[in-house]
This record gives sequence, structure tokens and C-alpha cells, in this order.
Amino acid sequence: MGKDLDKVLLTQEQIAARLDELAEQIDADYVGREVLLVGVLRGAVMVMADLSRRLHTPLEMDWMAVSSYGSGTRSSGVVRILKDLDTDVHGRDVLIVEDIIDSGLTLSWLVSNLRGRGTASVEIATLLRKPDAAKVEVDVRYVGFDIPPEFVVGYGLDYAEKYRNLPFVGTLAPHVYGG
Ligand SMILES: O=P(O)(O)OC[C@H]1O[C@H](OP(=O)(O)OP(=O)(O)O)[C@H](O)[C@@H]1O
Ligand SMILES: Nc1nc2[nH]cnc2c(=O)[nH]1
Ligand SMILES: [Mg+2]
Repeated sequence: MGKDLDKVLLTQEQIAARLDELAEQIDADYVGREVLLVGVLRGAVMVMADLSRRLHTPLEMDWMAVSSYGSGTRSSGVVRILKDLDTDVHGRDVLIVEDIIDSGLTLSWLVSNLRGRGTASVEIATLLRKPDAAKVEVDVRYVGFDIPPEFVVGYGLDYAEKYRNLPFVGTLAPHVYGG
């Protein structure tokens, strides 16, 4: 597992099995419609790749890059658009794809931003959700796993841009972030 990681929280197999279930649910909900998957760079890349390949619903993909974290482990609360969508989302059924909802600040901001563009619907699919997300009024339709309030890495999630390529989700050893 390597000396920087404390423990594995979710194995590759657990993630794959849960994505199977979420995809089945999404396919059932979007029967007769086409969905626009909006991946939130950069963390959502793995979820987007693995979830989209499980869907049978006709879909398009687009990407937004927003950042509220910089290189630290706490949200700054300020959301910046680093890259906007290329697609006109007016009248579209949008499904935002995320790796994690922590404070919920990124998502609540993004949902109202997209609704403001006249979407037909905006739903959220996230692999992970932390307890603080409950404090923000954001309705999350598809949640992979509710996890404890620990800083996690892997499967798209970084610590100072490292560890995104791990195939599982794990927690960092305290010495890595100065604990
Ligand atoms: O619910 P919140 O507290 O707002 O946190 C969740 C967001 O934080 C992370 O992104 P980050 O801004 O670190 O950028 P990244 O995806 O490029 O790593 C993560 O990918 C989510 O987008
Ligand atoms: N890598 C990582 N990014 C986050 N952004 C918000 N919460 C987290 C987390 O637990 N891990
Ligand atoms: Mg990040």
C-alpha cells in the first residue's frame, strides 16, 4: 500500500460494484431521455470514465473545472470557474458527476449556476459524500458511499495533486500532511 497511506477505505472491487448499482438506477430514471454528463475536473475523471461506461442511456459528456481547494485540505469557500462548459445546457437534462461532496460548497454553487442557464433538470451523482454535506441544501440523487469525515485520496482524489491514480480510495498517514 505504500508508506504514505494509512488505510484502504474502499477497494477497487467495492467501487466497481457500487458503480454497477448507480448506473442501473440512472438508466432506470432516464428512460426515454438523453443525459448530459457534466464532469467536474479534475477529481471526477475516474468516476466519469467508469460510470459512463456502465450507462446505456444515450449521453453526451462535457467538463467544467472549478476549484475551491487549491493545494490544502480545507475548502476556501470561494468557487472559481477555471474552465466552463462548451455545451449550451439550455433545455438539457444535466447530471453532474463528482468524486466527493465534502462541505457541499462546490456543488451547491454549481447547481444554481447551471439552473441559471435554463436547464430542464440538474441532478448530481457523486461517488463519495462526507457528513458536512448535510449542512448545505443540496439534493444529491445518486451517492456511492457515505464516508467518515477524513481526508481521502485516490480514484481521482488528490493531496497536493498526488495519488489521483490510485485505483482505490484510502486515507493518508498523518506524517504526509503534518499530523
Ligand atoms: O464539497 P466541497 O467541500 O466543495 O468539496 C468537493 C470538491 O473538492 C474537490 O475538488 P477540488 O476543488 O479539490 O479540485 P480537484 O477536483 O481538481 O481536485 C472535489 O473534487 C470536489 O469537486
Ligand atoms: N482529496 C480530497 N479532496 C477533497 N475535497 C474535499 N474533500 C476532500 C477529501 O477528503 N479528499
Ligand atoms: Mg482536490
